[in-house]
Amino acid sequence: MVVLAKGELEQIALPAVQKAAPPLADVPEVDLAAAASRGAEGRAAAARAVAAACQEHGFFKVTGHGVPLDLLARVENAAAAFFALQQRDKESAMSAVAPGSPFGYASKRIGSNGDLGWVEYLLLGVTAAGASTGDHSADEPLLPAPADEEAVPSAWRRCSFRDLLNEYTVAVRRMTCEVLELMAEGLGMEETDVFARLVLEDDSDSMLRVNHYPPRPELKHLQQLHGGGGGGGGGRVTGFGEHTDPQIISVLRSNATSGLEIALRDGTWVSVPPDQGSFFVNVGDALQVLTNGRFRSVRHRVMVNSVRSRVSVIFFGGPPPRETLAPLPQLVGEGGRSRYREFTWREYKSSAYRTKLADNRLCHFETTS
Ligand SMILES: O=C(O)CCC(=O)C(=O)O
Ligand SMILES: [Fe+2]
Repeated sequence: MVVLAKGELEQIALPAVQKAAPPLADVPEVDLAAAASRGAEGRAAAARAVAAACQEHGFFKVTGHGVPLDLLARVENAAAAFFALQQRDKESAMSAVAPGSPFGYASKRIGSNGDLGWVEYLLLGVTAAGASTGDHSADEPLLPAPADEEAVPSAWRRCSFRDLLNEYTVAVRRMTCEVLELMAEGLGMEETDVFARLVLEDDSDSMLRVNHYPPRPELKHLQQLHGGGGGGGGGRVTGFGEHTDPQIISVLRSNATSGLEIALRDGTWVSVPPDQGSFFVNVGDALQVLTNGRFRSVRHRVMVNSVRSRVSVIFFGGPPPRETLAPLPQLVGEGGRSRYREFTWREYKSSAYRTKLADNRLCHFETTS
């Protein structure tokens, strides 16, 4: 359960003027299996479609991805079982995480600068071996059994969430790299692994986030706060406030509950119809830089507008901290303008650490002339 203290609910509710859900998005789709089965021409067409989607929206859907559907269902069930545990068990399951670490279990606090959402989540670092809190050796259980065995649902007792998330991460990272190769091909890059290799390094800064958005809270108080009209039936509550993802790429899978919304180029919001058999891909800030702004990192948010819980799992593919990022010369072109100065991923992260969720983090790295 996400529990809100007095005053916090007001921070996650949108004003009554924004109470209507936006129209449905027409999300571009890329079928990886079809691309693979149709020879060089099929692959080139898929690469063009990926690049077009990244330029226009920074967002698209992947079907024919090859990640077994039963693995997706098992991860979803295990996540639901974890979030159904008692609060103290969820917290103690991650108690080995070092204080101040961004990893582990958290409820409603997103980042360390006061952002709140109607969400609870697990954030795990991804090493070459799979998903971990970054504080355990590979042999130690990532999520030890809660102290009170009686309180643990049987589904949770039977499976090892850690092993499952590792299996999931390995499969999704593989598919992510296929997508990154298509992106490079779509941009006409000779080195088609120019993006994928950054995510495959031993010290790549990748992460896995498992989000749980319980059904929205009672909105009686908000009706008064925002001048009425919202009410218990129609008000909108933020699960995850608007932002762009910092890394190169994010690959998201959710259950069948809606909530994800993306901003189009003109700033209007559209709602993404959920599809539990597919993955959604976001272009991240780092890829916007590498492509000199040809691909755009998509602004997105999650609204808790359903009576059902939403569970999502997101793989964030990031470069190693030491990696220097700058627009690729082939994409700047001779005599062209580089829109971003060179910086390391470590530098970007420490700058981003001081920002609020909705801030534009890339403006600090833009060139002026
Ligand atoms: O949970 C979702 O559907 C999206 C969450 C998100 O944007 C994030 O974790 O960065
Ligand atoms: Fe995100």
